[in-house]
Amino acid sequence: MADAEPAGKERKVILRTEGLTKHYGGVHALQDADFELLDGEHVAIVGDNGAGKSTFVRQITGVERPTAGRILFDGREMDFQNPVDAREAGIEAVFQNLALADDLDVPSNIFLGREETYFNLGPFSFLNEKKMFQRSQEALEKTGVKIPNLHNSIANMSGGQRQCVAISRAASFASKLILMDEPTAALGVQETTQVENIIRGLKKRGIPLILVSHNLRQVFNLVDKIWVFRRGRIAGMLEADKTDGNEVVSLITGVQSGVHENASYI
Ligand SMILES: Nc1ncnc2c1ncn2[C@@H]1O[C@H](COP(=O)(O)OP(=O)(O)OP(=O)(O)O)[C@@H](O)[C@H]1O
Repeated sequence: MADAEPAGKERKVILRTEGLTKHYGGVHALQDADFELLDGEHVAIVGDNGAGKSTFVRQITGVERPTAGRILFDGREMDFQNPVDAREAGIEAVFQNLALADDLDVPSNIFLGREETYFNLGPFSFLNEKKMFQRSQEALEKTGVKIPNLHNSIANMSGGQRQCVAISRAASFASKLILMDEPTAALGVQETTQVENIIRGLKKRGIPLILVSHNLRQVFNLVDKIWVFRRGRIAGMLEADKTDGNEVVSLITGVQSGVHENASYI
């Protein structure tokens, strides 16, 4: 389970969705999702293939626009037109298919789309490469990531290193929320551990996280709450320290293997 919160600290709701719905033609990928995340909280979203987990993440991060429902973030209703809008609100995302530019080095990838410039002159802008290099080093240090040569192009890095760069980028810009959709699915054991350590660091820094994962061991190790999606709907929410794998699997499959006192069925 995630580290305990400081006692007596009242936490606000940072993200709430009400009736969030996404249809692709006749496919009801997400239906009436009422979800809530407290500030500083780390939660997982689990569910079978096609349960609607990634669809949910895409609506929150502005990759797509919902068919219906409301997204309330940091006290305001949001209508993200694209991921840039979500980023500007302080929301960053890490996906399994990384949006990294293979032919660029680490600083260029970390600052992709948000390059630091000395000054702009008409159509010309002058990049402040020294500042970008320094800030990239700081971002990687903050997440405990060691990349031997930041000037190497991303194409020459391992899957784990690439994922760490993507997470460092998200962690250094996310002021209010990070979403990660299967961040370790393609990684080996050591690389997975590194990513999990970065997630623990985010918890210590108080940055809330929504983690989509099929790996229940990882989920139980990292998060406070587990939200279960089933066939496009939220099937329930369980507190990680008051439940077990059997209960979670029952909710995922919809097959009740007993009475579960700890689940809040929705
Ligand atoms: N762009 C799309 N067009 C049509 N249908 C889609 C689209 N994206 C997702 N779907 C459908 O919506 C449903 C939910 O998909 P989603 O990818 O959100 O599930 P998931 O829980 O993330 O699954 P997985 O664990 O396999 O990634 C599935 O039936 C999927 O086929």
